[in-house]
Amino acid sequence: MAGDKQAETTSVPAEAREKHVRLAEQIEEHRFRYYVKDAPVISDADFDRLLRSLEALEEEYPPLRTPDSPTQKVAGSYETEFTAVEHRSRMLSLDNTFNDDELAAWVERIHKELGEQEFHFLCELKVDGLAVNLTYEHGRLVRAATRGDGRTGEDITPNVRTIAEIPDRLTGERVPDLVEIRGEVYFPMEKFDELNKRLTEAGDKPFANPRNAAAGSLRQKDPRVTATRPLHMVVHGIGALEGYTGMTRLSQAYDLLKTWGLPTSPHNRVVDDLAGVRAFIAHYGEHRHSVEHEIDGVVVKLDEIRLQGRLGSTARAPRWAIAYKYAPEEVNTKLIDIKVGVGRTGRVTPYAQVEPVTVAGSEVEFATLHNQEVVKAKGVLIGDTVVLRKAGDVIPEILGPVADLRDGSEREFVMPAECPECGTPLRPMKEGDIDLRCPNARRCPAQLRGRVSYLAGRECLDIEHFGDVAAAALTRPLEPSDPPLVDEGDLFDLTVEKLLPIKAYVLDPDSGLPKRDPKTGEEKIVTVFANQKGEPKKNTLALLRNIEEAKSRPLARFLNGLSIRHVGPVAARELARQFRSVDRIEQASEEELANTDGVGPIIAASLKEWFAEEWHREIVRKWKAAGVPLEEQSTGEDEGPLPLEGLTVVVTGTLERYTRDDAKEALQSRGAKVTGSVSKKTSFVVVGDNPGSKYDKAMQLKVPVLDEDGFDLLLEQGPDAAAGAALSPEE
Ligand SMILES: NC(=O)c1ccc[n+]([C@@H]2O[C@H](COP(=O)([O-])OP(=O)(O)OC[C@H]3O[C@@H](n4cnc5c(N)ncnc54)[C@H](O)[C@@H]3O)[C@@H](O)[C@H]2O)c1
Ligand SMILES: [Zn+2]
Repeated sequence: MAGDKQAETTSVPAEAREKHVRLAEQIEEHRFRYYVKDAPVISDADFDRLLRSLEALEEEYPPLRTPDSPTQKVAGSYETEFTAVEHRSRMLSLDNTFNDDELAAWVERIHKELGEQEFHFLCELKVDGLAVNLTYEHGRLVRAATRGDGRTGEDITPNVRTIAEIPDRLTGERVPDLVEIRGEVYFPMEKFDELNKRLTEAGDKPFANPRNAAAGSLRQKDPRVTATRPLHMVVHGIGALEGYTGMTRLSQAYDLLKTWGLPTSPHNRVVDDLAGVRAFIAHYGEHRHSVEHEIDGVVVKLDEIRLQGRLGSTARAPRWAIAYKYAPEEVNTKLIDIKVGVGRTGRVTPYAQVEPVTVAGSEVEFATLHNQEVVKAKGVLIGDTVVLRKAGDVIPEILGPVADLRDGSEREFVMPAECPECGTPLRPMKEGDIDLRCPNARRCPAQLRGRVSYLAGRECLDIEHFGDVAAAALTRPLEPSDPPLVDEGDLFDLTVEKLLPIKAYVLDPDSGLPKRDPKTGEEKIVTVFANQKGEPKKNTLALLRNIEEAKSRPLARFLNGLSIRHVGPVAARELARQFRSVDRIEQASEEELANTDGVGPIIAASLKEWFAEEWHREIVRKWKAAGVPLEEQSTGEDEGPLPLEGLTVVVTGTLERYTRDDAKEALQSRGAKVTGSVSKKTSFVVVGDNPGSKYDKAMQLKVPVLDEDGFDLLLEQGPDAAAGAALSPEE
């Protein structure tokens, strides 16, 4: 045998052979860290790249593709801490595709193999967790095991019994004599920080990401530890089956498993063709984060079980299924430093500066860390290699450290005692607050800069050509020494004469520090508003015109732009609608404010505090003197009540045409109240895909349920029309 192999591989250049050995060793090493230690040191994307280069090498030199190559095996091993158990039928891995062409090629192959046969695709989500095999004999859970190398796994029965979702006994009818249920155990993202916090506090190593947390939690020697971890499971396959005949479609088998009490996925969908598969992939590519677990792709399977058998499997993966992987959202990078930034409300937030990496299509250099408690909870040290996550449009965050790569040079972050921009000692606003604040609200350059850019920004006065650079230059120029904006009160008194002499550093929006010329290392300084001849730039004149024009923006936008704590766009709109002028808001009693719809006691107190400050009232005076009405402009006479006033609406599930915020906004702007839980008082429940328990509750309480079309009707024609379109509970 060994001789044969040698004879074959001698046709391969030594260089390629060595490369193969090197890559294979690296891959085995990473698999060991990933599957056995639950502590990988590289990202999945980097791992996949390694595996792909090995595959490419074997493509070029087929003799290298021996049965013991990492490309040919189901990866994973088992540790002696657990008893080894044989699976009755093998647990396979999946072949991966990373783009549409590869997917289409797979579909093409299936068509070729199956000829004229009719078939369907079952689309599932690829749950990011670890695979387990549950063996039920006569309906009783007798064993649970990890995948291991696909033939032999680790016995983790006592640990799995702690997972509430996994039934000890199957219920329902026609329970088979024996069945192996395959599924994925996962750890919910939203509980992840909490776990790392606990581990760090106990002096234990934090996990790098939720997948590792799931694997590590399940593979505990002491099942009592597993019991403290919020693990969940989703079923995604069937292994050995005895004493049951008549399963023809996998999708139907899942329906059956559900009746037996097993946690099947609500997201599965059967489609006819490649177009259907593409639509499923596109849909979840967009709604990746409205699913209850992390996903790293989609799994497409042949739904007809008989045809699955016809296509068969390789040693590593079935031919009747394929994984389509989404772009990775996690990368590993170095945490260079933790700095603090000061926001427009004075809140001081630590943020991470990392070695720049590309993730989800953009280069990331900074990640938020929220507050000093979060830094501690995540268990990250400055100098760590960390897992950085960028989920869709959400700002990047750090998940956890790769603790195995520490060399002792890492250091803990210490929250500064003073504001990095104005030197004022930091303190919590109120006793018990976690957040520290810079109390120098009026003059702290960071706060002023933040407030001014927010005020000029899209959500408030929407002044074009007034971005961060202008805000920084106007509030803290290098020259002249008196800034044109001492605070936002001066906004409408800006003139071309005041703008022309301004010179400023170009500031980094994240750190607030001056950017440096990469060549000279000098801080970059610009004349912001004048050209080389000392005349106003074109944008400067446009800016002044835009500021003038902004005076007539609706009152709500001004209220939002004042950066009053807790007064965001929604509260601002309510205040504008019900009080109609800044003066009336100032004059209202705290009680009156607190009793206003959409306002409440916290906002009321915050408003009172704000108006108590002399320089705040001065802002209002100055704006009025400059000709800003600060009153609702429309007469309000023939407005009447809003069309949805008095209604309480709950929105649940994923809508196609509205984000959650859009739906909320559309309802609130028409006067409806939007709440989070369904009760008898709820007027309507709007449901999208995967509505979950709120839908059941609505049905139970016989609250009218609207689908997306019904929702459109509600917005366009009002509650009576919508009631006619409601889905009735009997359906
Ligand atoms: N970072 C590292 O060092 C490292 C090392 C080894 C492996 N990995 C990662 O582990 C993964 C490779 O693991 P793999 O070989 O198990 O392959 P895989 O994860 O790509 O696919 C197979 C597995 O997908 C799971 N799965 C999830 N949802 C499923 C569904 N609906 N239907 C069927 N199966 C479903 C099953 O557990 C199955 O075993 C890759 O993502 C790889 O990057 C990372
Ligand atoms: Zn400050």
